[in-house]
Amino acid sequence: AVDSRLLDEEETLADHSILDTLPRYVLYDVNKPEGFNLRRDVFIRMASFIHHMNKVSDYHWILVLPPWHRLYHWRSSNLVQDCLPWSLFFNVDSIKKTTPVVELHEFFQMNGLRPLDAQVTLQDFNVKSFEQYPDFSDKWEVANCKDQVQKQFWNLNNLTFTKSLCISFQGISTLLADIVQELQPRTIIFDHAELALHNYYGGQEYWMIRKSMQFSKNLHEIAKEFKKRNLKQDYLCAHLRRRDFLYGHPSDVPNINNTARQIKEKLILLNIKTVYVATDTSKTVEELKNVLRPYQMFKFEADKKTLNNFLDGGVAIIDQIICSQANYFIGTSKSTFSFRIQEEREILGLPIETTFNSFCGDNTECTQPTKWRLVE
Ligand SMILES: C[C@@H]1O[C@H](OP(=O)(O)OP(=O)(O)OC[C@H]2O[C@@H](n3cnc4c(=O)[nH]c(N)nc43)[C@H](O)[C@@H]2O)[C@@H](O)[C@H](O)[C@@H]1O
Repeated sequence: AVDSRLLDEEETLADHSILDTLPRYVLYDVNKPEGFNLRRDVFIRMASFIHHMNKVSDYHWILVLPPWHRLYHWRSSNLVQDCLPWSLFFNVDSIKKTTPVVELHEFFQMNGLRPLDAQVTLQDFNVKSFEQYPDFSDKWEVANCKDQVQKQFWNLNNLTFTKSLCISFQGISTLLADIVQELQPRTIIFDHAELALHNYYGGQEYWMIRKSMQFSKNLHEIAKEFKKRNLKQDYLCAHLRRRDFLYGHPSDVPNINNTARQIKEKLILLNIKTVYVATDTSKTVEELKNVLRPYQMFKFEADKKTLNNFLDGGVAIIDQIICSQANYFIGTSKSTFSFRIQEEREILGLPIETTFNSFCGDNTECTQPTKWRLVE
C-alpha cells in the first residue's frame, strides 16, 4: 500500500519518514559473454549480499532478478530471446521463500520510471606489481573507468541513473554493503557483479540459496513426460559440452570413439543398457548413436511448441533435469552446465560415486572433479 502511495502522490517523495519505510532495491548485471550457468552462480553471491544487507541495514532490501537477455549460447536465431523473466525457467516462489527478490517488471511497477539513484560498474584493480606484492585483501575504491561503461541495460531505454561511477573491487559480495553504506541509495545497479566473490562457497548459506533455485514446474513436467515415454529403465547421462570447448578446452573434450568407449565401460560395469545424451551440438549425435550400438541412446528434441514457449534456455534446462535424475552421470570437465547438474544430484541425495565423474580428453592425464558435497 505504501508503494502505490509513492507512485500516486509525488509530493510524498519529499517526506523522508515514508521513504524510510519503503524497501530498497539492488539490481545487477553480469559480463555479457557469460553463460546461463555462471549467471546462476552470480545470483547466489548477490542473494547472499542481500541477506547480509538485511542483517546490517535499517532498511528492507530486495534483489531485482536480472532478465535473461540474448545469451551468447542461445543459437536459435529465429526466436526472440530478449528480456525473459526468471519465471520462464525457475520457480520464483521457491526463490522468494529464501531471498527477497522481485522480477524486473515488478520493480518497474513499484519504482515507476524514476532514475535509479546509482549505477556502479565494478572493475578489477590494476595489478602492476602483483608478482612482487600479491595482495588478496578485500578492498574497493572509486576509480577512473577502465572500459566502456554500459549505458543501457537489457536494451531498456527507460532504465536511467542519477549517478554513475566505476569502482575497483576485489572481494566477497558482502563487501558491496560498504559501497551501499557510502552512497546511501534507495535503488542501485551493479554492473559486472561477477567480480564479487562468494562469501563462503559451498557453505550452509550457499546451499540454502542454491536449493531454492528450483526449475519451473512446466519444465519439470516436460522432462517427466519425456522420461515416461523413453527412459523407462535405468539410464546413464552423458553431458558432452562441445562448441567453444573444442578450442577453449580441447584437452577436456574426447573424440567420439573415445567418448563412446568411456560410456560403454561404465554401462558394462553398471549393467545399464540406456544412455541419455545432453549436448550443445547436433553434429556428432548420430555418429555417437551408431558407435554406441547395441546400447540405446536418447536425446531430447524439442517440438516447435516447446521451443517457441521455452526457447533455447528451457531446452537446456530440460537436459539438465533429465541428467540430474539419471542413475549415473558423466559430465564435461570445467563446464558450469555440468557443475549445476552435479549440485542438483547432491540436492536429490544421489550417491556421490554416481555424480562426480567427468570425461577424460584424448591423450591427457585425467583427474576427476572435486566433490562439492551438500552442507545442511
Ligand atoms: C568457457 C566458458 O564456458 C561456459 O560454458 P559452460 O560452463 O559449459 O556452461 P554455460 O555457462 O551454461 O554455457 C553453455 C551454454 O551452452 C548451452 N549448452 C551447453 N551444454 C548443453 C546441453 O547439453 N544441452 C543444451 N540444450 N544446451 C547446452 C546452454 O545454452 C548453456 O547455458 C560459458 O558460459 C562461457 O561463456 C565460456 O564459453
